[in-house]
Amino acid sequence: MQIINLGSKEEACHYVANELLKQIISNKKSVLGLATGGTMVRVYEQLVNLIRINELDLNEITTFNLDEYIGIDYDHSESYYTYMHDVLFNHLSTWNEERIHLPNGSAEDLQQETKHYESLLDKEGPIDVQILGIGENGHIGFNEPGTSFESLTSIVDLTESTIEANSRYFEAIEEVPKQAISMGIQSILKAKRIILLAYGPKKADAIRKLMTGEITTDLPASALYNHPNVEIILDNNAYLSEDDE
Ligand SMILES: O=P(O)(O)OC[C@H]1O[C@](O)(CO)[C@@H](O)[C@@H]1O
Repeated sequence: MQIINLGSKEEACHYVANELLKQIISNKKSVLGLATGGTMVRVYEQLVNLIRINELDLNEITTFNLDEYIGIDYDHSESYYTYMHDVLFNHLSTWNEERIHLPNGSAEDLQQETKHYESLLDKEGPIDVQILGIGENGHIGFNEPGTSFESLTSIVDLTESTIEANSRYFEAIEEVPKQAISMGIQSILKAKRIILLAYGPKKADAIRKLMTGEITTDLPASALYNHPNVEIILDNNAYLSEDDE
């Protein structure tokens, strides 16, 4: 695992956007693993600009998103389907909607949907580059502390801390969904390359725990130590050196 502090949020986001760009340029049939959350908004803004400047055709690119809420419709303003279309897909005309995949949190048979999503990942994958944010409690995707490192795509219960963190996007905390479908930790680790991005002081605690090197299900992101090709991209606020404490 490489831990890289790029100083500022802008530089850190640019690094991630540029690595996605390089992947797309190197293989026009790339499979990208995408994430949502506040962290990724600036990455996608930069990626849209880079793709426009390079006039890239995305028609053969496949994408898989990590997760989707259960309990709100796919076109709800705060669904991850809406997020991805608002911040990335709707800004570029050449995406092939058939190659864009998010779990369907409104499926009638949610168990079946988890199996379907995992089998699609196996069929279309492996993911070339998977980008990840990190929850304040160390979650990756919506795999909360305690999740088995063997987990595949499944229905997950969100913790109080995640519901609280995500309530900033909803009118009231009661409206925040309490469950989601998430790619599992094992599903994430199937990717060829993983880039985790964290910036801002709220992520410093999770990053500090990650940097101890202890591999524990209490910190889902520590499962990344079991993968051979992981970069952790940080800004100064998320990377607190011992002198700062
Ligand atoms: O970027 P945020 O909003 O802090 O969220 C952290 C992570 O938690 C999630 O919301 C759950 O998957 C991710 O989308 C995100 O990477």
